[in-house]
Amino acid sequence: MIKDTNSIGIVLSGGKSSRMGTEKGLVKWQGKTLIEYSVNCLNAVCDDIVISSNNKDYNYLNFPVIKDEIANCGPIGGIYSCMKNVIADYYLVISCDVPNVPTELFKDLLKNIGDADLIYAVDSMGKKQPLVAIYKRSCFSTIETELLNGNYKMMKLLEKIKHKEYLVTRDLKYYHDNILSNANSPEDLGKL
Ligand SMILES: Nc1nc2c(ncn2[C@@H]2O[C@H](COP(=O)(O)OP(=O)(O)OP(=O)(O)O)[C@@H](O)[C@H]2O)c(=O)[nH]1
Repeated sequence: MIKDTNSIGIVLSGGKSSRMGTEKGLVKWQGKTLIEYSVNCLNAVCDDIVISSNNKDYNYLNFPVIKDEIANCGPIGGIYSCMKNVIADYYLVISCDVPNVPTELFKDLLKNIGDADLIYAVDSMGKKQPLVAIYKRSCFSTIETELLNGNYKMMKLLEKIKHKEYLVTRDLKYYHDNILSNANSPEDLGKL
């Protein structure tokens, strides 16, 4: 168990990177590894950061690397394992492949979460982005129950949590066409 904090950043990097063909978070883009953009995005808005991964190569970042406690259940398994190992009120979650997400977006998520247990970004096409999101401690037991029952589908799980959506529109002063775009493959990197 890591020390108690009010807010913890979870940088998800425990996927298979099959489309990228090499460990996605460690791919260089514009001078930095992809995961460094995600770490930098959260660093200014949370008390501490953990990396959710089974890969020791992330130790170079000097943040705790937390392994998945239940294998093969996707990003929600990573979120669960970090919530289990670190007690905090707020968990700011970002995947390792969205280098254009600005810190301001997380500030807005924090401002808008209110009495919901979860707030996540929704892109201008209406696509839900539960990996650019804030989860409160209060949804841990729901996540745990669902995972222990073998329900790993992120979108289904969202329905069970009292949530809010935050629409990322052109009106936001920090808007960028690729603000929420993720890089799954080498081709995607060229489009960011
Ligand atoms: N901790 C953890 N993170 C995961 C897991 N699966 C995916 N992620 C992370 O969740 C985010 C979105 O996942 P995907 O885009 O599907 O990444 P991926 O599984 O590595 O990629 P593909 O193998 O190409 O599907 C990325 O930051 C992944 O590293 C998992 O099982 N555990």
